[in-house]
Amino acid sequence: MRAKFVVGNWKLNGSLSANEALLEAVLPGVQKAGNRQCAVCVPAPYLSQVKSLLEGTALAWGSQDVSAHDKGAYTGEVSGPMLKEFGCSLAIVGHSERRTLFGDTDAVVVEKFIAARRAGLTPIFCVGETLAEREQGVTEKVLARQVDALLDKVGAAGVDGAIVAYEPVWAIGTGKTATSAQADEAQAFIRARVAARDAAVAGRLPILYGGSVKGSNAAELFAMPNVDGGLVGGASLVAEDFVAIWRAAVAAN
Ligand SMILES: O=C(CO)COP(=O)(O)O
Repeated sequence: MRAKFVVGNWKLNGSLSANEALLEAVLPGVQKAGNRQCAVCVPAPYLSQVKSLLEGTALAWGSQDVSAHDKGAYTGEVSGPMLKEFGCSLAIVGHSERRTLFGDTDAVVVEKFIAARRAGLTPIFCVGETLAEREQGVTEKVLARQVDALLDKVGAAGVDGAIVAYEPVWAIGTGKTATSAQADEAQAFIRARVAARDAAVAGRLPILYGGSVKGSNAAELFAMPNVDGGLVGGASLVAEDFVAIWRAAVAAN
């Protein structure tokens, strides 16, 4: 059975005191359960704090982005080897906020994916359509373009061991969750796209859903055959909500 992941994406939120209070409240609710994994992706300045609070616990941690470059004259960037030094196991790449607000193109996202793997991090490769694209009926075309950009560069073997997250942009931070059927349909499409290159890799690829995941809808989403967990924004900042989502992942299949 595929591993289920619940990954919190704190985005640009937190403070030393708020992080400590949040993690102290979350930790007792997160026990290891089979091959499921729970993690938080935090702003880079807090990695040192998070490492000291989470080392030896059941909660893993990661970054929200990674530079395509390992070192050099790239002001403001944070590299994979640096993230690794702070104990990160995961790195989100291609989040829609990076794509739309900071100009990360398909090609840049693929370079970041490759950099994450080079550093020994598990990339969480985000894809998803905007509301306009869904309304125009081009959701699958957009997903195919985003997924193929990666597969064309790294091949199916290159995504083996990575994680994909389907995050419809219209469901992020809006309170509008994709229905479990909409999520499953899109995620089945992504899996088929990978299966066209390598069915075995596609079969073991965790594909998470992101976009207004809450304690109240997680169980229904996670029951879908192609939804292998959640990438959680707002609800990851509220301990009881995040723990409820984790419990739903532990209870699923
Ligand atoms: O973007 C997301 C996670 O990466 C989803 O954010 P929300 O859960 O706040 O909708």
